[in-house]
Amino acid sequence: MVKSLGQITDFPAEGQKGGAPAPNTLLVIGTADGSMQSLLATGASKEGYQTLSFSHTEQIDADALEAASLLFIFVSDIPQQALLPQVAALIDKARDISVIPVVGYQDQEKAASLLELGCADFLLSPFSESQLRALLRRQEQVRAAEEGFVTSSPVGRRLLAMAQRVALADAPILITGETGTGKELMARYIHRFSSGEEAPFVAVNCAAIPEPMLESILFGHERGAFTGAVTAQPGKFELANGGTLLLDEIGELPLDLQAKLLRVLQEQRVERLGGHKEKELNVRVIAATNRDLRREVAEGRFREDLLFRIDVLSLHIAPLRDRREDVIPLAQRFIRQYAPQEAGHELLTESAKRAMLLHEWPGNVRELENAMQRALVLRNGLFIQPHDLGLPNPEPQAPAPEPLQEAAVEGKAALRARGKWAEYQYIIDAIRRFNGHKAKAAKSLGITPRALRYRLKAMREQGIDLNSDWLGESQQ
Ligand SMILES: Nc1ncnc2c1ncn2[C@@H]1O[C@H](COP(=O)(O)OP(=O)(O)OP(=O)(O)O)[C@@H](O)[C@H]1O
Repeated sequence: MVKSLGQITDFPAEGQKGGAPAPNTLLVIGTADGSMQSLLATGASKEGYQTLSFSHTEQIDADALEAASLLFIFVSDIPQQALLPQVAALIDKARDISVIPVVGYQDQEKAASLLELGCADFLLSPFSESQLRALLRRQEQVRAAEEGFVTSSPVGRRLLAMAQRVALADAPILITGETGTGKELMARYIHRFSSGEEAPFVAVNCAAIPEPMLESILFGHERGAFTGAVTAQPGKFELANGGTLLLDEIGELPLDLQAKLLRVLQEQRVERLGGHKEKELNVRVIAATNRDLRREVAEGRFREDLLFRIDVLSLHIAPLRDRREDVIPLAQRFIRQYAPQEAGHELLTESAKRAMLLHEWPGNVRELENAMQRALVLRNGLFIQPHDLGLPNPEPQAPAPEPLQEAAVEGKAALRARGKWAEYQYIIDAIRRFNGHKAKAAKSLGITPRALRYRLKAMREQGIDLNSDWLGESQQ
């Protein structure tokens, strides 16, 4: 609970006085001295924000939460031991809003823990108007770039935070990850974040271009450089000048071109085939691969010096099976994309969600996107059922009931051995087996009823609906 409550104050932005909160609304919670409040309101208004101030969290109404994109909380009012839980609860309440704690110099060491909780950034108090405005602009950029990249898993959030950092550095980036994990999308995200929407983004898939053409496509050619070169053509490097060049599947580049690419990267100049003039380049190069380039080097297929050159900053995108919290948000995003007319309806049935959470997704996000497109076409009626998804084993069957004692021994080992999501399914199966009787289910799983309650809470937080009829969750 925030101490020393102040009055609710309102600082409408210029040109946005009165009425419902405007989209660029900044919520401010907690007390600060008058000069700090007006500095905040003035700085924010110059960046186009309307500021709404509340003395404590409970006063924020749903309309304000709906409209706001940023929330500042002055943490100096919060007792030390309550700080992290209180901010965590706030982040949970303000799900789609970036929460930014305003931290006093004496609390600086708290900043790292606050960021770890999921705060988008922090502001050290006292701050200047230009520091505030720089932070607001940074957040604006983050939001614009994030629009395309859906993630709600901790590993995904960490990846995005890392991507924002590497985007601001001026060095080549290597993105690794299995096929369909979103490497190209991530490259676009970094591009938008570092160079902006206006600058060129050029992607070359090194595996898709026939080898004899690769050199001229990358570096360009002058007229007459080779038979068939009837006109001069700029290469992808030149086309990407001032922006970003994505070299997708860089592991497929032949060795001789790897040498030439290395030279271009080192010298930041390119010369077209058959040309005599070098052109200065200002290109951010992002390389992407689903191969293990270190192994490629060991096996003589990739130049070590080129690997060192491109692997200055690297980002690894985890496979979807290792960030299952992203599955449902991604699915919902594809539904919005492919069936915008039905936005607002929850089309996914609980059993479809379960099937999706249990699937391994070897083709990652691309496979999920295809499954959603297919389901939207094949569904009967409004809702998407497991069999619409075209997954190999859409609705795993619950195992037959087992005697309690044996099940308990096996249950504990099984809980450890299976991954988290398989564990959830195992728990659901157990509760079903005992018709919703949780004490019996816990016993069969070899855990205490309290531990089971704790796990069920975690499952609810992951979006698993445990109250529906299929679970028969009524008795204790
Ligand atoms: N986090 C995400 N949010 C929204 N869409 C995503 C996300 N990740 C991937 N996608 C979508 O999934 C599809 C595959 O992504 P992308 O082409 O970026 O993967 P990739 O890793 O480059 O694949 P490949 O290795 O096969 O080239 C695209 O349609 C992309 O928009």
